[in-house]
Amino acid sequence: MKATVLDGKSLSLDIESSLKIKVSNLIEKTGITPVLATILVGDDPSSAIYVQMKVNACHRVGLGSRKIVLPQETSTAELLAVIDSLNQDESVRGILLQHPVPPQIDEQACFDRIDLDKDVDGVTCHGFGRMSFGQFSYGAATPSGVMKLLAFHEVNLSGLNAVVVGRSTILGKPMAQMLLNENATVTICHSRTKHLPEIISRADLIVGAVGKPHFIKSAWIKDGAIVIDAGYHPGGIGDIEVSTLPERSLAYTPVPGGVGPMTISTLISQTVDSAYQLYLSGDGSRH
Ligand SMILES: Nc1nc2c(c(=O)[nH]1)N[C@@H](CN(C=O)c1ccc(C(=O)N[C@@H](CCC(=O)O)C(=O)O)cc1)CN2
Repeated sequence: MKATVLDGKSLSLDIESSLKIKVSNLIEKTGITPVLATILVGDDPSSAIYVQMKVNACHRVGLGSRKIVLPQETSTAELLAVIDSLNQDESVRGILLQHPVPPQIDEQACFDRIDLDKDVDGVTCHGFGRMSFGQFSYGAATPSGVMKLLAFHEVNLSGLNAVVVGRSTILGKPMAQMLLNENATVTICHSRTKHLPEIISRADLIVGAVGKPHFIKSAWIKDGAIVIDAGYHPGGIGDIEVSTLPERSLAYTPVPGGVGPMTISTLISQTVDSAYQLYLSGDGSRH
């Protein structure tokens, strides 16, 4: 069996092409360039790269960006004040607070301060709750990107035995909930899970969202499974050992070029949606 490569890079390029047209139409109608505000706290080099990738993507589709960089010793109160001012700024249609923030900051309190209509990265408890209840919200960027990739490849998730390894609030938990919303039978595995290889061996679809390089071994995965690797580590390594998966899985995401680009294009796409929402509500037009 030759697996389908779930190519997030090429799908993202297609998504960006259509976003470019949408953004230019919106700017023509409103005279306003919608802005994604990015907040980077501290000096983590990988985070700085990811934020710059988001800023670059804004520019590729014609969105504005406002890059805010705060020092490592920033307090929760200081960060909350920055978010408050971005919430009040009408030209800002999306707010991205890069994870992780330094340990003295209450990250979830800061995420939750983001107005729901600007939560284009899908990090608020409110947004997560709405998504879980089947109501509209912008989904967490990485799992939403995975869902788009699966939908593009017409993967029917109903009844599939899906195993998500990892339970972070921006990745594992929303991923599991989104799969459940599509009627998959979902198991979440984590650091206390017993018999991990055995659970994974029964998965029709496996998502690596654990944040440890090659933690999930290829030999644990059954032939014909769909394999989604949401990990990204130096040297182009994911959470899942690739080994023979290209020959014996049904489909798999490459690293790089799979889930990562979908994360970025989903964030940008949700920012464009937020800008259109404001325009359609009648508050964002000069006409
Ligand atoms: N607030 C958030 N913080 C973080 C998120 C997030 O979705 N929201 N996700 C990760 C990191 N991340 C985005 O922030 C991210 C990581 C990697 C990639 C990516 O496209 N990687 C490439 C390879 C890298 C390269 O080309 O240099 C790939 O996989 O092809 C995108 C986004 C943590 N924090």
